[in-house]
Amino acid sequence: MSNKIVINGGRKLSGQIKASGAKNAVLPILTATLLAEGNSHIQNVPHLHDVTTMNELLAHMGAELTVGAHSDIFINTNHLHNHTAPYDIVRTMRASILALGPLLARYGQAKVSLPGGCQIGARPVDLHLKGLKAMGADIDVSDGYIHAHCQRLQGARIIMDKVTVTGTENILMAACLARGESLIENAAIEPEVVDLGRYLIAMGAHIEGLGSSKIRIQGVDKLRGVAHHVLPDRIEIGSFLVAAAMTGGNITITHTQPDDLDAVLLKLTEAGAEIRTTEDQIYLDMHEKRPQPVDIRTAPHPAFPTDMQAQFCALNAIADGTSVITETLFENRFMHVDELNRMGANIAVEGNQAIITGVEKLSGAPVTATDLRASASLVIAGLAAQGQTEVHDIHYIDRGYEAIEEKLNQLGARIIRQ
Ligand SMILES: CC(=O)N[C@H]1[C@@H](OP(=O)(O)OP(=O)(O)OC[C@H]2O[C@@H](n3ccc(=O)[nH]c3=O)[C@H](O)[C@@H]2O)O[C@H](CO)[C@@H](O)[C@@H]1O
Ligand SMILES: C=C(OP(=O)(O)O)C(=O)O
Repeated sequence: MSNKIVINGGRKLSGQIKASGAKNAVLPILTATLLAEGNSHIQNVPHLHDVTTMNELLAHMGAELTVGAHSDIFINTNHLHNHTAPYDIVRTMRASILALGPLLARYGQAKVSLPGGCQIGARPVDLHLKGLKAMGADIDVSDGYIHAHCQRLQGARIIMDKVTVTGTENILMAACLARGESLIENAAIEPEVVDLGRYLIAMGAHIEGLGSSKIRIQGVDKLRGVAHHVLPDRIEIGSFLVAAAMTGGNITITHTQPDDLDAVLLKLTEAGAEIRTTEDQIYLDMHEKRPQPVDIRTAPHPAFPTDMQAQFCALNAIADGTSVITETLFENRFMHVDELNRMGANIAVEGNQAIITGVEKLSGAPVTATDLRASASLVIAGLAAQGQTEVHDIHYIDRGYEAIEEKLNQLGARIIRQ
């Protein structure tokens, strides 16, 4: 498979594209189908490598999947023959840990490989396990696997030590089929958690407080398969907006939920972009200006998302002045910096901060992607750079961006995969 993207940069992006469904919503929603009796129909499913991996994981357990013709999947999990998420699948996609809560809640047993560390940081799952133990699960970690058993889970009050997105999702899914009431405090309020919660409610779950840090769940005996339309991908949308801003361009993105991007849109405005929104569209015009530098501190929603940090490093790299980006969630999420510097950027990393002195222009260069958002930042930098950029190990980008070359070419970019 081709593993390199070649970009001829320096062209202003302009035009209209449609946002895809969100990776970080569709993955938990696919695991939530493990809770459902009958057929589930998931719509607005993006064509992503992670979705294929999740489908493989569900099929490995015995789920019956039919991929529809309109970005949709029909799933029936009534006849699982095993409850294992093997290492080979989990190591390529951490979201596989989301199978744990649903398997325990519906089948009383799960064997899920420990996700382990990945490039952006250690990413432990201790809080997932602590929450499930509080609900009565018997959990043993050995041979690299989480072995979990329970009779029926019991509702519990769980105060999360840290705000964790997939931790909240795992416990939320488990609590839906537990006996009695659960309360998750210091819960994550990311839009993707809310989308999962809405799906669970449609399935028959009793949940209050979605989108707040206190989620109350009354367990029910059964959940049924239903249809659900996955929410738009705010990180994909944000990435395209940054690309347009860096090239001085103007674009419209349709099928969005603009409110989910408040922190990102504010930073783009601070960088000098004109932003207009309607109920479901976002319009950005940079009026061919060079970006102003913007300081950023990543934090849980509604603050600035860590998944947009690398893209704003690229934007600040060509800004008219100096900026500081502080990464508070993941300890090793500046791997794009060395590669951006190969393109002429002037970025120094000190601890969890990147100090960025804007340069007038980046120049095309061969660079290597190290993770999903690092690869997005390099592609975006390549679009704004003078000359040709080759981004190697580009396969990471397919984890989270549907048809990225097609969408960028539609906006006037010159980008091909080789
Ligand atoms: C599939 C998915 O939705 N991935 C997103 C999810 O990842 P993910 O859910 O893995 O990230 P978390 O929200 O759990 O991580 C937040 C912080 O909590 C720590 N932590 C987390 C769990 C735990 O048991 N113990 C612990 O210490 C993590 O190391 C990190 O420092 O949220 C991240 C933060 O918005 C995003 O970057 C990822 O794109
Ligand atoms: C870190 C990310 O994803 P994951 O949690 O799936 O690795 C991301 O989407 O930027």
